Amino acid sequence: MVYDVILPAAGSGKRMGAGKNKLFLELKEKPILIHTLEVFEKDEWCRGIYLAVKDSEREFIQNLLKHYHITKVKAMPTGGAERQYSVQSCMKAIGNGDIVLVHDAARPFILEPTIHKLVEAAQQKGAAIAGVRAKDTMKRVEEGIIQETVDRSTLWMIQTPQAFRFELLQYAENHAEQDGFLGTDESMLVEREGEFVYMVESSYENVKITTKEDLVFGEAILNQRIGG
Ligand SMILES: Nc1ccn([C@@H]2O[C@H](COP(=O)(O)OP(=O)(O)OP(=O)(O)O)[C@@H](O)[C@H]2O)c(=O)n1
Ligand SMILES: C[C@](O)(CO)[C@H](O)COP(=O)(O)O
Repeated sequence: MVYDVILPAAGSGKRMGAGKNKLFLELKEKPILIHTLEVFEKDEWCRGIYLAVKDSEREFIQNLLKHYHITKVKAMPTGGAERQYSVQSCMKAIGNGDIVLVHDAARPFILEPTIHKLVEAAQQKGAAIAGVRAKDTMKRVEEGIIQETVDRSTLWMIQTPQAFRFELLQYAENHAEQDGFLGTDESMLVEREGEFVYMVESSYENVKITTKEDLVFGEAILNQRIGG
């Protein structure tokens, strides 16, 4: 099996509040971005990596790639003001293909078996995304007041990777662009076309490094995986 992966890396890291792109922060003395890239560099199914970057960070990232011997990056298009636009600029850079994965550069702990399950599911069914079952009691709240307790048994917390047949995602993105529709993930764009998107159960370790607490969690995951 073969796939191309899009890694949106052009965010600002506002919620991290580090004063720079959070992907350059280090876990175990290695930038978060490199931890993520290494997963795909090592995966034999991965043909090419497409990294959406800010123009002002391109040179710095190029130097990181050289330093850490990352060889599979095929293009680094300029990201957009929203994550969805960053992904779109990578789709344009790929042009055409079979299976494409979208994965937040800020999720460095994704495991290869999950990636492979997603690729196989997308190949067979068109679209598949990673997620985990909701663990807490879930309530819908408006203006600080509980409206209802939602049945947790059908709720999943959605992550990336999200895997698609290339043409399906391309069509859904173009249509969303025409309609001015902005989603928080790619699945939303495909869902609104009436297509089935399948769930692949992932791991609670596949966190998106978003706030300072996630760095502590991230170090703990790495300590457990590689010792330290
Ligand atoms: N315009 C954007 C926004 C986000 N991203 C990327 O999308 C992923 C998930 O986004 P998020 O965690 O929200 O990252 P930031 O936008 O950096 O964080 P914040 O929302 O706190 O500013 C990250 O790898 C981020 O770099 C991107 O490529 N382009
Ligand atoms: C795509 C995503 O990682 C799924 O959880 C998430 O939606 C990214 O969203 P954010 O709003 O940028 O944190």
